[in-house]
Amino acid sequence: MVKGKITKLSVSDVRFPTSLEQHGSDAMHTDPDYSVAYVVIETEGGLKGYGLTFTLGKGTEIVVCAVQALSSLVIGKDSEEIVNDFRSFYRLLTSDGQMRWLGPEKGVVQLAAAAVLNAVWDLWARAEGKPLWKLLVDMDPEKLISCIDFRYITDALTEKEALDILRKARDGKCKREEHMLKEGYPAYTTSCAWIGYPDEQLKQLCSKALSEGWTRFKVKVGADLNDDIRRCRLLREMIGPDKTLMIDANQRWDVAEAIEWVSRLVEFKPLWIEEPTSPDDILGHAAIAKALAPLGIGVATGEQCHNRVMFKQLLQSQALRFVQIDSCRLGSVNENLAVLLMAEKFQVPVCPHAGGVGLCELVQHLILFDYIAVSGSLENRMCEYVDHLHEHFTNPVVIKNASYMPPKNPGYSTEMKDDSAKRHQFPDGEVWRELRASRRVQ
Ligand SMILES: C[C@H](O)[C@@H](O)CC(=O)C(=O)O
Ligand SMILES: [Mg+2]
Repeated sequence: MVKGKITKLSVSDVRFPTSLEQHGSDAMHTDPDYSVAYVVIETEGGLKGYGLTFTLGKGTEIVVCAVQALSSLVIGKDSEEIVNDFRSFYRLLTSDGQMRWLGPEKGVVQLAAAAVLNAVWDLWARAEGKPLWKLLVDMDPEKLISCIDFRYITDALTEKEALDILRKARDGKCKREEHMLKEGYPAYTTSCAWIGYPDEQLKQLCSKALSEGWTRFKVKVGADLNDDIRRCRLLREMIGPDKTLMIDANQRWDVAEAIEWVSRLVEFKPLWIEEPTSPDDILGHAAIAKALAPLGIGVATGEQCHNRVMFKQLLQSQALRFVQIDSCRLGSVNENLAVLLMAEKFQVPVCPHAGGVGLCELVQHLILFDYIAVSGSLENRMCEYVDHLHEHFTNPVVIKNASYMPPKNPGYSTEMKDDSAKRHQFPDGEVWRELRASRRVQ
């Protein structure tokens, strides 16, 4: 059982110089330095919880500041009381009468809330001696529901409907858990085709991925149509007609432009176009979804969908065919639970976003829970995987046969190696000092 007051909260700015090699690059984020605002909380009994939210380098210090601003709402709180009424604690962090003016429930404050809440979930799972996915799977439906803030979504999903979904999914749960422990959760890879990778690198990474058994691939598009045609052709030829290809534009286009551009890529049979336009444009996504449906291409979005209300509207307006939850963009597990349940109600498959540092580690827990205890289905479902920076975590993801193997250690897989966090601290960690000294960064 988790118990004791939270006595400490520390937060640091940890950055990895991924832009030097164009890892993670896309049409809009051409030089990301995968980074985190990294939170450590501690109870009076000495138990620690680790949390993070993902950023792209510059501005991480602002998220750190927002976490510091939230810390007075956390320090001194009793951890048992928090998890006994997690909904209220979620509200406290996201609806503070003064802080909410900075959001509400969006942007930097929501990222900060996610980092803090992720640390609390990690603490809870550690205290129970279970990996987070198992903590969720074993939890009573009533208790799970008590973690969710239903404000603003009851027109789409009531508490009663959510409870019914969870109760119904009890059937076959044990079998599905066994299945996951044996086979893992199916994944796709984005690591072969970041937009800044030259064709040679793309080819080499794709043939390595094929030899490792990957069958689903995502390519970055949206900067230049001729490049997209060339890169999609290259990948499709390498993977053959039967393997799955997805494309991701990271919000590059206007609505009409998206429809026109994607129509030019139809011969490569992409399963989905991801983030074709502004993440806030719900009706725009709906228009694109409608126009592309006859071509067999679905719309996927979510990595910058900042809260459950946006997901609700995307679902209500049939604007997406794949829900891409993000463990650090939404308000932690609490808000992700709401979205998983809404997706189930609307019968839209969840295919989580994981392109970033730490995102694979976290989101695997949520998708395992989704399969075992909510959707019970693997149809049209897969979780993103990127092959970067796992070595900095104490419990890195384990991939076998292109599937995520369920984590076994207690917690949310959020803890970074001390040495990694220290060396990559921005701006004074050793890695950054050396990069500045050698003039590789300014
Ligand atoms: C900047 C990130 O790497 C982004 O491109 C990730 C992404 O869109 C994805 O993984 O999908
Ligand atoms: Mg994406």
